[in-house]
Amino acid sequence: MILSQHKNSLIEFDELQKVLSFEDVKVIDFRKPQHYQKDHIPGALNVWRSHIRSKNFPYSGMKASKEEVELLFSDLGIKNGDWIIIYDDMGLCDAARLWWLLQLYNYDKVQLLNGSYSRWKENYEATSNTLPIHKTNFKFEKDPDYRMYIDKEGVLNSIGKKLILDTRTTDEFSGKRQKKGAYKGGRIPESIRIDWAVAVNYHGDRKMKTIEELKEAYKEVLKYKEDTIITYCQSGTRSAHTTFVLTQLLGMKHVQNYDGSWIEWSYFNDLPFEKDSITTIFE
Ligand SMILES: O=S(=O)([O-])[S-]
Repeated sequence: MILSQHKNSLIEFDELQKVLSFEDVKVIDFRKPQHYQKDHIPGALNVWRSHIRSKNFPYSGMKASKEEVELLFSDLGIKNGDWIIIYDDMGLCDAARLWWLLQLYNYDKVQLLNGSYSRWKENYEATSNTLPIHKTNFKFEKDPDYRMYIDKEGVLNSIGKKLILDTRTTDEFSGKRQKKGAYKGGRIPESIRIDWAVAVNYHGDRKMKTIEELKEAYKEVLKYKEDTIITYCQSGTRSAHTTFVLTQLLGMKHVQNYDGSWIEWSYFNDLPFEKDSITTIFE
């Protein structure tokens, strides 16, 4: 596999083009099924948020179990040892959630495609055809590695002791905006905020910014480079993106993404929270 300038966690369009037809390369289109059906990168398989969410909680957004992901991959015909390349059209925000999940299940043959699907389509082939799928019996072979994971008890014990990084918008952070799925507006006490999208040329090609730009954007966080820091958002997707950026591109070793994030936190009335805004906008 050819490696990109951003190290091996990202792959560039031209690199993907060269390996697209390789038997052991599985490309995953992480967009809504209706968008995938319209067109996608040739040979790509479709996975969407709902496919990697647990149904065992009264609130939404929790990660799927190892067994659920094994079943999903088996149904998609993915074999253990396949090289997985994930793309989306959201600056890799959605794709990063699957990347993060695969880190927990200790599957390291995974890369994100650097750039948006829209930009791919302008320059490379896209198709609405799908290839026949031959189901497999996919199993993760290594023991799970939960270094990039934290649950609500872990977050509660970390307030005031570790840096907690909220990756949502200003209005979500202040509690003014309550997104669908959350039970109230607000934030985890003593958290700081850096919007996940600062890492991406969001209004351009949606590629990751350069390492120098990333260092500048995350300079407050990089002061804690040797410490464990926690990321969260609404349901652990935008914060999975920030976890990717901090660990894979900026070399931080101890970053934990809060799986349940604000949806789970806001569900429990006994968990502390902060809110600045009196007005609430529901969305
Ligand atoms: O819903 S999200 O904040 O995880 S993108």
